[in-house]
Parts: sequence; structure tokens; C-alpha cells
Amino acid sequence: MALLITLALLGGIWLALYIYCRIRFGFARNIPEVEPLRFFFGNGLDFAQKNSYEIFVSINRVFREYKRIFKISFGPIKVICPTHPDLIQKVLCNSASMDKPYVYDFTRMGSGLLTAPYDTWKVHRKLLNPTFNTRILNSFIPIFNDCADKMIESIKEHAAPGKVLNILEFTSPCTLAMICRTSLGGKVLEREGTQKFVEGLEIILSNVGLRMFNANLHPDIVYRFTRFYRKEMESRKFCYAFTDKIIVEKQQELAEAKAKGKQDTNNNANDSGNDNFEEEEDDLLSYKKPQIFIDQLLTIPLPDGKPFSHKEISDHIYTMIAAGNETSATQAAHTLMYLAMHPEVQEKAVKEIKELLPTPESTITSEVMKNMVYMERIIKESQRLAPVAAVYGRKTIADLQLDQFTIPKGNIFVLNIFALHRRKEYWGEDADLFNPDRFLPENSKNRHLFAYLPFSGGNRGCIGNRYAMMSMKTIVTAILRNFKITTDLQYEKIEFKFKVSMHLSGPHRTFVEPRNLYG
Ligand code: HEM
Repeated sequence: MALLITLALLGGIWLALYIYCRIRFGFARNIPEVEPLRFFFGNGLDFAQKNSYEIFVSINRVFREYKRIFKISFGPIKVICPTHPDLIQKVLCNSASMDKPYVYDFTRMGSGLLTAPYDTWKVHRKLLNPTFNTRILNSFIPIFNDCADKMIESIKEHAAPGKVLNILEFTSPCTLAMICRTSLGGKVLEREGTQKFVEGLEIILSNVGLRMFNANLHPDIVYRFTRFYRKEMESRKFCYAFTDKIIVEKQQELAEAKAKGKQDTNNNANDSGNDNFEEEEDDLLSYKKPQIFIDQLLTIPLPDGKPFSHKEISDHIYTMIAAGNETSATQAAHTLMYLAMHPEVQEKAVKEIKELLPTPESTITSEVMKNMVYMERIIKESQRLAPVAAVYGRKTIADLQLDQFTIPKGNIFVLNIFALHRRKEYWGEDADLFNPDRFLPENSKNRHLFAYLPFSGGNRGCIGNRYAMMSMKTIVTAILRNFKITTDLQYEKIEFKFKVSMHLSGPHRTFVEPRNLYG
């Protein structure tokens, strides 16, 4: 009897849920649906219980099939997937779809730009846009060069004839140093506890990624009872203590500087720790010292005149580290891998490097950075074929019209950039081939602007896109200047998988051999 009552109850709940979802997602009834659709689970089972490589393959298969828009059903919940650049443009540019789906909350970076709810984001983004202006970015170039030099030293220490290096293991510490030094100050990675801080960041990011791509771990009530949660929280505790100390010290420095009546806090009030570089007095496009992000966060007033709160500052710092580190390191490693597979492109890049940096003493300046046009095309092509931010999402906060469908408030869009970047309609029959000259101005001019979105697009696109391009140019240039790189990976057999960003299934197997560029 008890069993019958339980079954009847469960059946009733299921029926109520089913009816609710039929009404709630009625707007999507005529949007094409991924087949096969399984009873109760929809397409969910096709994505659940799979490893990250299989999920990658499944997602790309369905995104290639539909030319404009389709829907995926996770149980009774429908997720909308626009595939045509016209519709993607509408999603990315309309304020009705400027919010982020719940999975972004797994990062716990509250008011950081990546995850902030629309109303907060709008205010903060406007205030933070100037912190990525050309002058400020140029002020980071000496830091980028210094970090790349240290990376080269490390590669030299580990390299040996015939030895395989995973080049990502070298680009990763380099971008982390870049992002930490430009956001927290030059001495941040010399502090006590640095090693644990770096390991903690890695654990946090990897667990967030694991949770995002594993629907079983989405409900808080499930995740909280896993070992991943415990490890993540331990790491967060340590990392926040590490950065909280820096924030408080910076606040104190600023208060002291103010008390002493120093007004020019941006340039002088505190020791950025990066001040051992030669001043570029005559370079009008550069500040004398790197304009460290935290110094700016402390001095920018909100519209009500108050400063950012401690929590907001922390969220913004972690957002920059999370959004800027792994992405740039992995994309630089993908670029190096493509160069290792295409020796003729590598030699052409080296020729450009030699022209722009004609002596062993030449260093990258803002002028050199601007003139690295071939290097830029190479990086862009690597971002097309292997975009690290391969899939991202949006949520509607008001109705949005896509073709004949009105998508109401509260619905989720998933955009698959990997699939978009390989569509033959926009990239030609050779879309799967590596060819940096696709990005020559004459070859790009008729291309749909929203067919290429490695940094997303619209107002909520990547704030660090130019920063990333500069840091990746510096890294790839430093490596090619010092080494000839090859690989035993085969282009046709490269496989990708999702972590937080899109990774190779295996290591970036690279052989390096000293290059005598100036001999
Ligand atoms: C190759 C490197 C990078 C790639 C491919 C990349 C890509 C992206 C993409 C696709 C988005 C939009 C994500 C979404 O809508 O869900 C984004 C947002 C963002 N990125 Fe990047 N990014 C890179 C490097 C950086 C760097 C170096 C920084 C900071 C220094 C940065 C900071 C941010 C921030 C703060 C956002 C959120 C922007 C907002 O919502 O207003 N990114 N990035």
C-alpha cells in the first residue's frame, strides 16, 4: 500500500512538472530538436555519463547539423542554440540577452564582470573599460617581456635533444605571472605562500570546469557532498586569505599616501613592485610605470561616489586571473603546436621577428607589438581552429525575437564557437586547414563579423582581448626567437576536450632545438 502511495505521489509530481514545463517551454515547441529524444531525459543522457572528450564530440556533432537554430532538452528543460551568425549577433548584442546562465555562478565570483548580473555588470564594465586602454596595456609590455624571458630560462633548463616538452607547462606559469603582476603588483609571486596560492588557483579552476561540464554536479545539494567541493573550499580559503592581505595592504598604502597629501595615486601612491623597468619618457602611448589593476580598482569611484567594496575588488581580481590566465596560456600553446606542425609558417614568422627585432638586444615595444602583423594572423588562425573559449552562454532578462521565435525572459542560450569557426559557408571548403592568410584584410572583408568570435562579441565581449593578444605575441615570439619547435602530433588527429577552456586531449608534445637567429 505504502509503495502504491509513493508511486502515485511520484507520478503526480512528475505529471505536474511535465505540465509546467510544457507551458513554460511552449515557446520552443517549433524550434528544431536534437534527435534522438529519450523519454523523461530528453537529450540529457547523450551528454551525461560521458568524459569531456565525448561531450566535446557530441556537442559539435549537433551544432554542425543545424544551420540556424535548434534546441537541446535536458529532461524537461530546453536550452536554445543559435548557430547562424545573424542570430548569434542578435544574442550577443541585445541587452535582453546580456545576462549569464547559472553555471557561471559556480565560479563564485559574484560581481566580477564575467558572472555579474546585468545591472551590476553594466555599471562596473563602464568603469573598468578604461583600465584596458592602449596606454595602460602598453605600460604592461616590460612585464610581459620579463615574464617571457623567465619562461625561456625555464625551457632552457628543461630542454634536451629528443626530449618531449609539454609546452603548456611553460606558457602556463608565464601567463599566470603576467596576470598576477599586472593585476596585483610585481612582487605578488615572491610572497610567502605563493606556491600554495598557485596550486589553489589551479584546483579552484579545475573543479569549476569539472562541475560546469558534469550536469550531475550542478545541484548545490549534490556538489556539497563531494570531495571536489571540500578541496575547492579549502583552496578558496587559502587563496582568499592570500589576496585579502594584499588588498588590505594596498588600501593602507593608499590611505597613507592620501594622508600625506599625494594626489597622483595612479602613478605614485604605492609601490607596484614593477618599478624596476626603464622609464619610457618619450613614449606618449605609455605610462612611466605599469598601471596595476588593483591600484585602479582602489581609486575608481562608483556612481554613488563610494569605492568598490573589498568583496567587489576581490571578485574583479579573481575574475581577471580566472578569465585571463588559463585562456591565454592554452591559446599560446595551441598556436605553438600549429606552428610546430607547419614549419613553413614558422619560418615566415621567424623572418618577421628578425625584421622587427634585428639584434639580440632588441626588445618588444609598443611599436614592435603593433607591427607584428603576421604573428597576429597566426594567433587569430589558431583561435579560429582551436578557440579556448569554445562554448559560452547567455540568459534572457526580457523577450528576445530570433527568427519567428520569441524567447521569453529566463531562458538559456548556448553558443558553440568551435563549430561556428569551422562552418564551410563562412570559411570555405578548406575550413579545417591552418592558413593564417585567411586573416589578410582582403580575405576578411566580406566575412560575416559574427562568424569569428574567439573573444565573444557585443558589449559583453572579452575586456582583455588586446591584453591577451599582446601577451600571446610576446610568448610565441620569445619561444620562436630562441627555439625551433617541432612535434610528433599529427594535425589530422588532434583531439580536443573541455576543461574550463578547450584543451587538447593529451599534452602539447613539443621538441625544442636552439635557434641561432642572429648567427
Ligand atoms: C586567449 C585569451 C582569451 C580568450 C580566448 C578570452 C575569451 C573570452 C570570452 C569568449 C569571453 C566571453 C565569455 C562569456 O560571455 O561567457 C571573455 C570574457 C572576459 N574576459 Fe577574456 N579571454 C581571454 C583573455 C582574457 C584576459 C587576458 C583577460 C584579463 C586580463 C580577460 C578578461 C575577461 C573578462 C573580465 C571577461 C568578462 C567580460 C564581461 O562580461 O564584461 N580575458 N573572454
